[in-house]
Amino acid sequence: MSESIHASASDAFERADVQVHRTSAGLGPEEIIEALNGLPGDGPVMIGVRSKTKVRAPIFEAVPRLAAVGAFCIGTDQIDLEVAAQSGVAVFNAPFSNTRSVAELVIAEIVCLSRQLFERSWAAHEGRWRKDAKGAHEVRGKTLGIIGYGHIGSQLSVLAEAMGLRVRYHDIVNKLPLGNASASESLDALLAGSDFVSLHVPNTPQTRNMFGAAELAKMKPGAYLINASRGTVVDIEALRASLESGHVAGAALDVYPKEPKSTADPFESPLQGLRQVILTPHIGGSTQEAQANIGVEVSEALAAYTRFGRTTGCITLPAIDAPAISPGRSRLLNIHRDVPGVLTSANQRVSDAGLNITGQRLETQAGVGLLLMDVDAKSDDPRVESLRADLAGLAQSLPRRTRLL
Ligand SMILES: NC(=O)C1=CN([C@@H]2O[C@H](COP(=O)(O)OP(=O)(O)OC[C@H]3O[C@@H](n4cnc5c(N)ncnc54)[C@H](O)[C@@H]3O)[C@@H](O)[C@H]2O)C=CC1
Ligand SMILES: O=C(O)C(=O)COP(=O)(O)O
Repeated sequence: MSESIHASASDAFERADVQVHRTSAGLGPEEIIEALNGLPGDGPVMIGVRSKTKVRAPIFEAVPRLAAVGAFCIGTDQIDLEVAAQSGVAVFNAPFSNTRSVAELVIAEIVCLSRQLFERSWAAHEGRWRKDAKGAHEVRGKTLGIIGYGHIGSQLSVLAEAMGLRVRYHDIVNKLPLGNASASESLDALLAGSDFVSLHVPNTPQTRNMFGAAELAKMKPGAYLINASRGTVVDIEALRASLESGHVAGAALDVYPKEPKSTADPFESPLQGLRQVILTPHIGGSTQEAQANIGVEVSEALAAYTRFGRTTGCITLPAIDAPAISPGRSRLLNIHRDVPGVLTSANQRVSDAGLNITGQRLETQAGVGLLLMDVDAKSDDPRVESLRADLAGLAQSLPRRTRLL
């Protein structure tokens, strides 16, 4: 596990008999490959990361033992999900645990920007008494435009309305408006009518640089921009130009196109030095509450996958809500190419082994099948190991993806 994943993650792993090795943050692909391949034994291994560590295709290829990836955060753009799915690697994240923390940070930033809090605090630190109301406003009655009305965007919407803001949102999917919020008729209308624009979209090919000079120009003069989504979404040079021209009055950024790999590395941004800009070091989800909850949520999902083959909430494998294994029985997990005949072949192997199937679940997704099979013998019965080897040897089985749980 890397990137200071919360200690709360350890309990679930302990219960599942998973040994935990912690590494420093900022590992590159070669170091990750070396660390994973250097783990003791030859059984399956997992990797736990947060938003920074890239888990790209070469890692899946170079570490055939890699069975699962835990993203101890919301975003999964740091992981090659398609390669993971096609390699039969389970990827879990924490889709909700830091939602509230991000929404609270954005609320704080809305107030800080509209009261010029950071600028006036800086002035006071420097011995200047900037007591005047110029450019300072209440947020009550102002309009907040939210782009991406998902978990965070909609949570922000509720909190913002409680403070008297009017909320409009834009999403590519039809979303249920919460409270008195309403969908904007278009992105342009949202930009033209909002005093604050807050971005809450994921990093996808469609959102990369989706907020550039044209979008900034369409914002209401004197409005503020907030980005706590991904740094790839905003064209930073265009934002700097707009801030310098005074068209955008201020901004709060938590994420950047290029972020330091670890706390030991320096941070550079073209926005440094602009006092109307709040720069935070990607801390939207960095609260004790969020990190503790994420640690539990993701480690429990990984542990349930390791122990029972449960894939509920898994991003890359078909979902099977597998229960615990009944005493006296054993469960085999097999991931295979989804082609006709796999189940027939697998069942034939069970009867060849002289075993009886006591439970069977098969789900497929995007050309990959997940088969969980319970048989009426304990895991130390030699017939079970022989069945495992037979299933692993099926032509359709993905390499190293047949396990006795
Ligand atoms: N700053 C931080 O520390 C954190 C940042 N994040 C970032 O926030 C993002 C959003 O998180 P959630 O709200 O949980 O995700 P979500 O998946 O619940 O919501 C994202 C919303 O954006 C919409 N969307 C996607 N593409 C769009 C587009 N081109 N235009 C308009 N809407 C679009 C989706 O339909 C969805 O409703 C994450 O993907 C992550 O990158 C998440 C947590 C912490
Ligand atoms: O949850 C996310 O997607 C985040 O951006 C938070 O990332 P972090 O856990 O702080 O690296």
